[in-house]
Amino acid sequence: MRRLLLEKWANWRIILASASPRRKALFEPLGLPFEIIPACGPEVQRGETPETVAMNLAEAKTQEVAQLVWAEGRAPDTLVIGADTMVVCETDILGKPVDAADAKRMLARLSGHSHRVITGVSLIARAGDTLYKHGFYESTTVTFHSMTAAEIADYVATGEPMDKAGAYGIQGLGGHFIQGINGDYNNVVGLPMARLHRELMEMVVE
Ligand SMILES: Cc1cn([C@H]2C[C@H](O)[C@@H](COP(=O)(O)OP(=O)(O)OP(=O)(O)O)O2)c(=O)[nH]c1=O
Repeated sequence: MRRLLLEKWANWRIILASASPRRKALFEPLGLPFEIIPACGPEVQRGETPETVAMNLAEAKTQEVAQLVWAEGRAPDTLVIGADTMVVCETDILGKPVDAADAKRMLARLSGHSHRVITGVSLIARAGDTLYKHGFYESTTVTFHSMTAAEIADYVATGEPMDKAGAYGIQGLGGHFIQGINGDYNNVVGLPMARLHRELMEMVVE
């Protein structure tokens, strides 16, 4: 299965438009050689629903990096992959906390309830003068145990929540508060690998 993917993308330069160490670690097992060029533009939320907001944010990242790469001049066939992960509690979008108080507020909202984690993914490929764009999202439902204020404060003091959407990391200590999940675990960590693998196999680029 991995060999098929390697054959399909063998002659492409592949760029992961992400500064997230989690996304790098999730992408590596695919076996495709890739570079990292993070997008650094501001994250501006646009869209009618959380799903479209996540996909638009992901596309803004791939567009930024794709333009940078193509401005270098005659580039080989290039695929740029970007993603954005957000926590959606009822209808509110929770991004990364701005400070410890914000992290505590977010965790108090998640405590004892279910929420969705949505990762939007954007793929932009360019071969010669032809551009291919594809976007999708994956949603996973996560249910938290009830947490006391002291537990929340203790967790926030570890620093783990500060660079993560919804102020927790399922892959770290945050996982100890989770009662159950429904959907793709990797999607919560930042990249829905099962779906991405299939989309990369199916993407028409010729
Ligand atoms: C919910 C959750 C999020 N996260 C992380 C994944 C993302 O890195 C981060 C959400 O922020 P994003 O804005 O999606 O990504 P990023 O800024 O970290 O990286 P980049 O834009 O350069 O790709 O939260 C976890 O690591 N574990 C979790 O359980």
